Amino acid sequence: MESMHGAAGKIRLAVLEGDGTTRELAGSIAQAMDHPCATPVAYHSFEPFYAASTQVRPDVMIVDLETLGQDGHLSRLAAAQPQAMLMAISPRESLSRSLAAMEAGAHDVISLPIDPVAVAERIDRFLIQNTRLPRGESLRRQAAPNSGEPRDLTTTREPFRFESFVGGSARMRDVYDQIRRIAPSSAPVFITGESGSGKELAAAAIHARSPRAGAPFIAINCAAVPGELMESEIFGHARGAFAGTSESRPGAAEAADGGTLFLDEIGEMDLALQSKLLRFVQTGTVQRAGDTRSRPVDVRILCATNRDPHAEIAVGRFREDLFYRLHVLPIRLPALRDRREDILPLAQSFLARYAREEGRAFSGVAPCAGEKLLTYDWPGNVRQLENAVRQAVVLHEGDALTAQMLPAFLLGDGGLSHRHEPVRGAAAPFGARRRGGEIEPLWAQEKRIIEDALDAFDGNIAKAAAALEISPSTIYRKRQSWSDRIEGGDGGLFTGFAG
Ligand SMILES: Nc1ncnc2c1ncn2[C@@H]1O[C@H](COP(=O)(O)OP(=O)(O)OP(=O)(O)O)[C@@H](O)[C@H]1O
Repeated sequence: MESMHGAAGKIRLAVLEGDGTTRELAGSIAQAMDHPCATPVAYHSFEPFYAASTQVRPDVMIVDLETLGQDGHLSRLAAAQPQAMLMAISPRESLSRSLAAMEAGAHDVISLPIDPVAVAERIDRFLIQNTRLPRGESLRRQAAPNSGEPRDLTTTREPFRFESFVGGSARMRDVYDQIRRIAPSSAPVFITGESGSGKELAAAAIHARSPRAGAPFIAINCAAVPGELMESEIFGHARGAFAGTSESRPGAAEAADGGTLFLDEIGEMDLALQSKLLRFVQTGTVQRAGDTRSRPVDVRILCATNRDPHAEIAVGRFREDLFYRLHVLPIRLPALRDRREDILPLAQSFLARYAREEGRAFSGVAPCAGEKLLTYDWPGNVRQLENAVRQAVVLHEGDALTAQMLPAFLLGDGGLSHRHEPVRGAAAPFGARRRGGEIEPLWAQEKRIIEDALDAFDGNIAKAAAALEISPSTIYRKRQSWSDRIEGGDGGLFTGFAG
């Protein structure tokens, strides 16, 4: 493996500056980076930059597309310096230009004006997230599992990564390509996919790759907060708008000004609030609850749902006019069972992460465990896989993750019969369980099922409700009724639950 680091392990940065960029750009970026940088080299024309790069073998190249001139120069640079992260500077935000630069080999495209701190953050993130291998070698290693090479499941192989995603299946590479393409635009993005398939990661990746990366990314889960509070969460409220509000407060839309607002579980938003959101999307202004003043904000809206939006429109739960305003750039996250080649790289990466966090020695997945993971259907997708690996790491010790360490739901009949299992995660089977010879009452069975679902989603009510195909308010109501039943109804809401 070729080292990407220069002398004394410092990052070598080479910049081809342009008219719109300042002379001090290279130095400012180097200073703002977390990774230690050698003194950067900066040029103002292509040929000397190209010649110097051949000598220096930079780790990061930032090139101004105008100064670069001919189209072929970018691909020439990419081919000559496969070890380097290649970032292109475009004079203005342009989707087609960004696409062309990516196709020529750029890893990232930024537009003027340049914020050296934001650029430094993107380089640091890239250096952390990428395999640090030369491009050609990285691709060869990714291809290896399908190329006839014997699979050694217990060996840690560097997985393919894109932003926070792990997994190099063809279906996910299509998703990464779509993210790269749509990130530079300001148009709304509508992300669909089953629960746990990575919709929020996709939203974060779009923001991180967009020209808004230096501004806030605000995520709101539309199912997590009761309807009447959601308006104030998103749009804020004026002083005295509700009982007990002594201060005026901005909402998420204002907090995201200049950046990105991610509305997760948009299908859960009530119709009155959908009208207000439509007005916001149409006018680009927000009106805090109880306020008469409209305030202009510049946010890019991303939203996600695990429901079928067309079915929601058909039954009148989702406004069609709002849908078409938001559904400008669609992305669909594939279910994990439709990209099984990602299962082991994901499991390896979760194993490494949780072994580190828990101080365990695990270094790989044994073939017996790999077999179980590969043949299960993963109705809860990557989240369920993550939880299964995490549970095994917390409860066991060893060098390799073996089948015996896996949660019980994986050890049954190979798992393929678990297709459409309604509860995600290590849920207990359904059925009228006996307790001391008696049939368990319905409320207690319901409680167990809902608690299993909450466990599987780390206490997240919205996600557990989506998996159970009930509304979050049903869970709130049921919990109230159990606490009334168990504690004689002291009025204390939701005790003993996270989220
Ligand atoms: N490809 C991936 N690589 C690494 N981690 C992933 C990947 N996909 C999902 N995850 C992880 O799985 C969990 C669920 O992902 P995420 O929250 O993005 O899913 P989601 O589709 O938004 O789920 P929901 O619809 O329930 O909100 C998170 O912990 C996330 O980090």
